[in-house]
Amino acid sequence: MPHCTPGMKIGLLGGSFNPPHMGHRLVAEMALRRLGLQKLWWMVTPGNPLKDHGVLEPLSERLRLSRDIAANPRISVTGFEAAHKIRYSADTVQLLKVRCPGVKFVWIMGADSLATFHLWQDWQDIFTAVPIAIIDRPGSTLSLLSSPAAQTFKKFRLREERAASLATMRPPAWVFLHGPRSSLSSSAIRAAEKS
Ligand SMILES: Nc1ncnc2c1ncn2[C@@H]1O[C@H](COP(=O)(O)OP(=O)(O)OP(=O)(O)O)[C@@H](O)[C@H]1O
Ligand SMILES: O=C(O)c1ccc[n+]([C@@H]2O[C@H](COP(=O)([O-])O)[C@@H](O)[C@H]2O)c1
Repeated sequence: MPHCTPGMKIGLLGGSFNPPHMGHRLVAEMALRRLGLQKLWWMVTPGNPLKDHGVLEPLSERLRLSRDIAANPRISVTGFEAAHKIRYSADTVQLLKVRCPGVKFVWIMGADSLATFHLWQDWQDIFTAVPIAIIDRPGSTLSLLSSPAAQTFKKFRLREERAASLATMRPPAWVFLHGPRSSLSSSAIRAAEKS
């Protein structure tokens, strides 16, 4: 697990990164800047519980490629979930709250993840454990209005211009960030490599 000290504001960007791409870096850098974070942990998962693992490259390879793409001293690429045998993000968040007391974590994800967030294990516990920032993504902007998770926690949404205060807010609190968007996706890259 990367280093942390009480009071730090740290973003958590979990993903399969199969493979990582510049869209991930755009998301990471936008989160660092707009949320006023000191660090962002790029957490390469041993395997998304909702995805087919048949096409998943080994963790070591996804970590190596992620370090090449992230290329930013404020971004720490880590595979600690595998070392702790964690499958679910709710467990990641709980572990971090115990291991890193006083750290202000923010969960970061793309708008496509918001659309299916209500299918994640103990998803409401994630909302009540840490503030959440959602980054707009082509094709998924409407998840802001339509997703069951956004609907359930509607009254806890922060106005975008207040994003810099999200990390210090008591959860539930979430923000949807618009800005420069990337239409890159790992699945499109995999499909292009196959053809
Ligand atoms: N272009 C993008 N714009 C915004 N968010 C993105 C983008 N690409 C990935 N993300 C977000 O980054 C996180 C990790 O994404 P992931 O590793 O699954 O990549 P992906 O491109 O979505 O992969 P796939 O196409 O296989 O589903 C998720 O929260 C996802 O929503
Ligand atoms: O905890 C869950 O139930 C859960 C369900 C789907 C995805 N996740 C996590 O969400 C992050 C993004 O996954 P992915 O495959 O869309 O990049 C990654 O950290 C996954 O472990 C977690």
